[in-house]
Amino acid sequence: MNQSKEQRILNFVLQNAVRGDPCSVMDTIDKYCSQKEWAMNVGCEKGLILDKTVEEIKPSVVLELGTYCGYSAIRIARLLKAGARLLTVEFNPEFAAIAKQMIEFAGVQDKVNILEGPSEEIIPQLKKKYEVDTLDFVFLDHWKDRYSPDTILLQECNLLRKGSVLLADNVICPGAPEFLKYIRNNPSFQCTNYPAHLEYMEVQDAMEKAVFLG
Ligand SMILES: Nc1ncnc2c1ncn2CCCCCNC(=O)c1cc(-c2ccc(F)cc2)cc(O)c1O
Ligand SMILES: [Mg+2]
Repeated sequence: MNQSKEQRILNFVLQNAVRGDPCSVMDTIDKYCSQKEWAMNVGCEKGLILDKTVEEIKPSVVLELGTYCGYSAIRIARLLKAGARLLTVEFNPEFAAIAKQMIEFAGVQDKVNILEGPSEEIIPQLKKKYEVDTLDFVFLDHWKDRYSPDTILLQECNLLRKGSVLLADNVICPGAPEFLKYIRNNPSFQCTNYPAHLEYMEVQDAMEKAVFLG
């Protein structure tokens, strides 16, 4: 049976990137997805906004919702200090399997834990099953209509602390209007919008940063 697009992306990385070099893996994915087949990686333009946010926070515990092929997990993990860890949640088992191989090839597997399942099931397990106290940074990149219910769930599960930072991808394209309405009208969050382009396209997108004020 013929390969999936995600398998083709992984094969291109395995054949063209440098094992153990996260930047080489990111660049190779960006090259494939800008020249051969579009895919929903955060990409290099929005990736720089993600990098700057991670470098500013220097987080110890990071949650990513929506792993896909592992591009942003590698992007985040390469910047984490010794002992810091990234928990990344992926709903689709095929994507999770691709991401596992991509993350291992990049050499950041010791910092990353891929949790398979829907975010609404995993989030309530983070404290007891995954020994999380609170989250320093959350990258939202999964179903866009899950952004606001999952932000509420994170608060209900006491996973946010004063200063926890959320960064949401795609608030313009495909769009997360309900999330923007919720977070910008909520006095517990300080929001900043970062206009950018949709990955590999000349289409307007943006990321939204929201700092939890406690
Ligand atoms: N743990 C969990 N819980 C719930 N859902 C979960 C999940 N883990 C995964 N998913 C399931 C979501 C997987 C995909 C999410 N991302 C997207 O849907 C996405 C789409 C575009 C896009 C833009 C323009 C277009 F024309 C077409 C597509 C761009 C992006 O950067 C995107 O991140
Ligand atoms: Mg995205």
